[in-house]
Amino acid sequence: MRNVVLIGFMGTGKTSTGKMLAAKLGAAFIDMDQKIEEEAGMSIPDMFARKGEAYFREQERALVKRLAARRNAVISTGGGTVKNPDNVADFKKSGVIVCLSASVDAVLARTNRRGTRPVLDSADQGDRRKAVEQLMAERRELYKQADFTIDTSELSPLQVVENIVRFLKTRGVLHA
Ligand SMILES: Nc1ncnc2c1ncn2[C@@H]1O[C@H](COP(=O)(O)OP(=O)(O)O)[C@@H](O)[C@H]1O
Ligand SMILES: O=C(O)C1=C[C@@H](OP(=O)(O)O)[C@@H](O)[C@H](O)C1
Ligand SMILES: [Mg+2]
Repeated sequence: MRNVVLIGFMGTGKTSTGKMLAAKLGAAFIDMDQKIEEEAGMSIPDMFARKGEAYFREQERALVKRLAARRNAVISTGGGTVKNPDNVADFKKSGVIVCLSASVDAVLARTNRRGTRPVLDSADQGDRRKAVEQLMAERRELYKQADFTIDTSELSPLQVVENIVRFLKTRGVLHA
């Protein structure tokens, strides 16, 4: 199987849905943030605080290169992985890209725990909704590079997985 790469804004469900999808497909599951944390022995918020965002983006880039060389994996990216066009190009070559989207309200509800998403925390100058709206607008075009997009706002993670499986079958990534 070609890789199935989940992209999308923070809180759209890439990590949780990716894990369920991999289990359903019997494929390997890789969450890029978890992998970077494991390899660095440091959480993502700590990495941002101690080494800076540029350092994190370098780790992300290096990991994409390694992941694009393999197959049979469901890969959950971080919300900003698509900011580097080389990452998108590498993932396009190695698999199919599925974007998870969600409304601002859904993202706010799902990312209300401070201290876990440094990009959102630093954009948030007291108005978290505005921070989400602005970041989403900045990234909208990047997420459009996906082969398929699912609005997850009103769907359960299981329904999202079912939608992805249906799409993979129509594309011949999975046999019906
Ligand atoms: N479809 C969904 N409906 C409701 N809650 C969801 C859905 N998908 C994910 N969540 C919840 O939203 C939060 C963020 O999900 P996560 O998988 O970490 O998103 P991401 O990796 O895209 O940032 C988690 O608490 C998760 O349980
Ligand atoms: O959008 C971003 O720039 C980021 C999203 C995070 O992943 P999730 O989208 O899984 O929260 C994580 O990679 C890091 O905090 C940066
Ligand atoms: Mg995640």
